[in-house]
Amino acid sequence: MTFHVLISDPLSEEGVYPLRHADGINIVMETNLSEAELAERIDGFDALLVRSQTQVTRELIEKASNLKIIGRAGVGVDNIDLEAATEHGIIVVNAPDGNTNSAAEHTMAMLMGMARKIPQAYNSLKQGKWDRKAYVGVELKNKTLGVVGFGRIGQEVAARAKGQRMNIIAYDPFLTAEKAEKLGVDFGTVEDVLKAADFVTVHTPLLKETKHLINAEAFKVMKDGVQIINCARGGIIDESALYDAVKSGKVAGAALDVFEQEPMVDFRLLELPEIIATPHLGASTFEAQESVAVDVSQDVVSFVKYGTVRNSVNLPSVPKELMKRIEPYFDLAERIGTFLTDLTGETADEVNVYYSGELANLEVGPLTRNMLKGMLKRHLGKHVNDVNAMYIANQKGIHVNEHKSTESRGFTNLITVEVKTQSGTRKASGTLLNGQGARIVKVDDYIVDFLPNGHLLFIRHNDRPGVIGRVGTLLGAEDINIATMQVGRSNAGGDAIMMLSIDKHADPEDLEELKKLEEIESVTAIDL
Ligand SMILES: NC(=O)C1=CN([C@@H]2O[C@H](COP(=O)(O)OP(=O)(O)OC[C@H]3O[C@@H](n4cnc5c(N)ncnc54)[C@H](O)[C@@H]3O)[C@@H](O)[C@H]2O)C=CC1
Ligand SMILES: O=C(O)C(=O)COP(=O)(O)O
Repeated sequence: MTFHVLISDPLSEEGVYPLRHADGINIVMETNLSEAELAERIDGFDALLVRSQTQVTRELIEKASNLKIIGRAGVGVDNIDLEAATEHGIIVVNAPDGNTNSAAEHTMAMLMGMARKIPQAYNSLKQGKWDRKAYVGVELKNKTLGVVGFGRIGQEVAARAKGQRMNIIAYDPFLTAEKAEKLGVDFGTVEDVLKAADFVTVHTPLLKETKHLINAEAFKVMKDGVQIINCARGGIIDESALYDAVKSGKVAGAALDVFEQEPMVDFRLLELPEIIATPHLGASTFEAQESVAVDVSQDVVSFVKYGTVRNSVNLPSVPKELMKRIEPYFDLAERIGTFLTDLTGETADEVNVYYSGELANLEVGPLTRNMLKGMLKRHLGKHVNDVNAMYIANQKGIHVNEHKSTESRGFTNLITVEVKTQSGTRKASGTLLNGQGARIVKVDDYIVDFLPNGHLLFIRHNDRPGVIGRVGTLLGAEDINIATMQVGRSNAGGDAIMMLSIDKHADPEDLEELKKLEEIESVTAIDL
């Protein structure tokens, strides 16, 4: 089957080489579509590759019934509705470090251009004026650069600014005293940074928390004559507060690569001679563009071939080594989930997943997601996958807890899932038997041993002589052949279970007579 990829923003041709050369992938590059045209086009595509321009909205995602993966050839994913993508089981990948260097270099270019008024001087010169007095700048040496957001780009900028003999003070929620010391920077709160800085540069993503992080209040805290740079995202700086702060003389200069609205429609900021700007060029180098396009292309190819990706934004990436160890359990976990859903016939309020043995030493989140996928797909169909299983469970108010114990309980590895529903608690345990594949080895408190696949019947009954024969006869009368049968009981003559694997699906009417037997308490058909 062909996997259809739509590229809706300009991507480096060299960068999409891995996609062009993969089997079974069809690429359509249409980079001039309006929002409405893209919404018309999107259905039928399996993947969408974008940069910052395409707005991947909830409305678009809802129209994309085949979409499985969105690739962002760059870092910021604020143009993608991540919640909608996750809800629809669409994996979102980005290229987290392919443009770090270019963005950092662009920030330095803006810092130096601003400090020495290079764009303004060039403009004046172009107009035939030789004006040396109007363009006196300031040195960077011994000045303090305040870096808000000390991730990949913020740190690269700091390293370069140190080369200019600047002092650095940074703020990032993940920056510790130890790390700051190692990197040779001071650190403090946002306020400390804003107070101390002669130049402020922001390098956070655009999030609810960072929207208008630099606002009128923040400008008040800054030194008079401060200069400010935004090569991260439009909206981190409140543009209207910036306009006022420049107008009032509080801010002596600003260098902007990104804007609240892109492409820019309101050019008011650029009427102020203190402000220099570029049209979102931070990542626009040949090197960065090739690198980010290669990264997302490789992830799409890997997704098509192996169902795994490296740089997911909405699904925790699983390291290769870990994947090798837990992947054999994916199917078992999913089957236990489906088994329990059929067995209870109800939605769970709470799910407890117990990992024991060797699994207890590993990151088991991917297994829990597969188990939930199995559990939820009965009612929600195939749109439940690893990406959205946990999200959907949370949305439905199902509390999911993981527990680990290295105690092996007689098995090298054991996954026990316990579901709490309105009518009680049920559980099932499964393992992988060396060389023999998956087995369910316990249902509720009964020891069993059956393959979790095909058509099964789970019967609760009272342990009486002849009941097994009567069950066999009644199923035979419905032309249902029993392939295997397991019986378990609490004590002689007490509660008991039968676990049957049968050769075909049993319809409810096939089981009516069986349910009427005096010894039978319940019969549940399960299809795995
Ligand atoms: N102009 C351009 O063309 C480019 C712009 N960017 C922008 O730069 C941003 C940063 O990129 P990277 O450094 O690669 O990302 P990163 O994820 O490595 O760093 C972002 C840092 O911001 C910090 N942060 C989050 N909330 C914060 C807050 N409230 N206050 C202070 N720090 C906070 C995070 O802890 C993280 O360390 C991207 O999200 C993107 O929007 C990235 C590449 C090119
Ligand atoms: O990577 C990022 O976050 C960027 O802002 C780069 O944007 P672009 O791909 O050049 O539209």
